[in-house]
Amino acid sequence: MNAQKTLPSYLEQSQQVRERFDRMKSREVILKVKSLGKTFETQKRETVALKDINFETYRREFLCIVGPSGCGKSTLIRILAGLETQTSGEVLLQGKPVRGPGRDRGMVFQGYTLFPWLTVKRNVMFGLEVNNAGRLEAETQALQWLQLIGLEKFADAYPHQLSGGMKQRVAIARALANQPRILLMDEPFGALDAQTRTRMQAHLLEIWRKIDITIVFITHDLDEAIYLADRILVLKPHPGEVQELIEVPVPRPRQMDQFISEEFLTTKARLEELIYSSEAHGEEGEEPYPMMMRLAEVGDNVE
Ligand SMILES: Nc1ncnc2c1ncn2[C@@H]1O[C@H](COP(=O)(O)OP(=O)(O)OP(=O)(O)O)[C@@H](O)[C@H]1O
Repeated sequence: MNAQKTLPSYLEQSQQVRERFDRMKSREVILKVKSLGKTFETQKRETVALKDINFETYRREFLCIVGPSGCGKSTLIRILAGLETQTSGEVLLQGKPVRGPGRDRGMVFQGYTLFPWLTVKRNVMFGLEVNNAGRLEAETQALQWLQLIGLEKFADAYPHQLSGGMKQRVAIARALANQPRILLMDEPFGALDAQTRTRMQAHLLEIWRKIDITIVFITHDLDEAIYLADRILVLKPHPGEVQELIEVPVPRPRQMDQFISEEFLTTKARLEELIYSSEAHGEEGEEPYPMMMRLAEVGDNVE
């Protein structure tokens, strides 16, 4: 007897989930990516990092981007941030073409990007002051953001006195302080230990629920993507193209015990199918893995 139960399709949605998506899609489109392409030319070769990427995100949507190494995730988010220019196509933020960095987009990267010589409060104030807020106003606002992320007690601490998770919370507060329309996050929890990472995911969902922000979040971690996202954009490499835009059928509010729910597992199975089939082709230009010579004695086996 086959004890394995067949999972429902990841395309099946409960009425509650369907209604949430209908509500989400009735909101304004914040970000529109149209026929986006990026080719890197080096002396050695030409790499098509992104080819004909099309998608849009709605106000207050949480969009995750996943895909195997080299599929162009970082290139895409850097173009959205205005840190890189595309070769073709365009990015529209509330209808206006993105031509460079702007305060309408906040960024949080994997590496800790706080200024080590400034206190936590001054780190959050920094962007506000650059954007012409007076010192007193910047301080008041910075303290409010620190309160939102639960670190007001650490306002006068320096980054080296904080744990990795706390540093990323401050980075999030700093990115949000300028009240961007969209928060761009590139593997922000990638350097954290598993337990801190889990707590940060729940914390980010809390923040997202409380404020008017649209989030685009890159991750390698499929559980993280399903737990966080409304929709997941799956890319494939060589060239970087959209494979599928998946509507996550797991209801909100999300909880950790949903990791073993049927909706979660069926979505994960689909993501694995998409990612591992495109990953099987390997990194372009990567050296093949060798057949290894045996150096241990014959019969001295570890398995
Ligand atoms: N500055 C650059 N010059 C030349 N090629 C580049 C440059 N940046 C990225 N690439 C190439 O573009 C492709 C996409 O790279 P990108 O870093 O965006 O992928 P990724 O999906 O973020 O990868 P990972 O998950 O490993 O971080 C890769 O083949 C990479 O080698």
